[in-house]
Amino acid sequence: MSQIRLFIRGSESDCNLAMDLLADWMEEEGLPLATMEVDETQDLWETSVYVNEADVDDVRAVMQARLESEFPDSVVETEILPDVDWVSRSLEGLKPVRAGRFVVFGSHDRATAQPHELAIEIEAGQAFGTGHHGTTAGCLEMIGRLAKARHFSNALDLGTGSGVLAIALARQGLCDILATDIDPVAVEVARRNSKLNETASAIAFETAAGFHSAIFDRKGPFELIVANILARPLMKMAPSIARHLAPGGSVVLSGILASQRWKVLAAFAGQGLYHRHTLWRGGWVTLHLSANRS
Ligand SMILES: C[S@@+](CC[C@H](N)C(=O)[O-])C[C@H]1O[C@@H](n2cnc3c(N)ncnc32)[C@H](O)[C@@H]1O
Repeated sequence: MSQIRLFIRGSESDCNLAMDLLADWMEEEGLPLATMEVDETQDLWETSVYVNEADVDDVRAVMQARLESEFPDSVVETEILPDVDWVSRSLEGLKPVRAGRFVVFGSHDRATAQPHELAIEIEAGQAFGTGHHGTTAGCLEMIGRLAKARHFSNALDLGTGSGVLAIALARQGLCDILATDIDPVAVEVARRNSKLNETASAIAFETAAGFHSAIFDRKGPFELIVANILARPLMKMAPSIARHLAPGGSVVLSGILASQRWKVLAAFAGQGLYHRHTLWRGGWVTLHLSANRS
């Protein structure tokens, strides 16, 4: 069956707003959603949803309805994608990514890391997190900055995907890390990547939706919590994140569009967690929060 790309075109801010309007529904349906720049000189961007042929009409109708209030004249366009093995193809095409001291690469680029860099090899397979997305790169950079400033004795990577952030924490010397994901396939991929990077002894893995597992109380409270999920679920989980944070601990959040930054900061300020620093990458923000104001 062919894969279809449904997309709308607009400026960067239009496309970020479209992502915001579509994100929660697409996440519930498990449909990949992406925004990308088409022409820098004209500020032309596209927000795309990838869908199977059989679901095109239903998904197009939902997209149109969700976008109508802000973009009454927008047309959802269609592209039929050629039948290729997208996982292998996308991994082949990926270049190593550098974020702070980290370099993330696939097996075809093993020789790429410089002696001063912290190397992470990722075979993403079906899980999110090759380092190429602005949210992952933002988290990697923020982890590097925080680890330089203080020692963390334990950490939680909530929504671990490929395991890239948990492995980065282990590369920074942490040896008591809990990595969880709602998706059991992601947990399996993350576990494999952790073995590949020889960090398995430092990371415990668990399949869990949010904080619904006894393991969080057993392993916590955490001096550092990293969560690269979307803005809406993060805001819902703000009380649980605050409850599982050790006194004086730090929280790194991403998966947040620049336009959602204030809403997320407000939700976490309500739990006594304050903004310390923001990194901006490709329309996304990565936030560092802590219970200390300075
Ligand atoms: C954007 S990916 C981030 C992956 C990786 N941490 C990174 O930074 O590249 C978000 C991950 O969070 C997981 N996720 C989404 N909602 C979750 C929830 N409520 N509890 C735990 N994991 C969740 C998804 O399955 C996905 O693997």
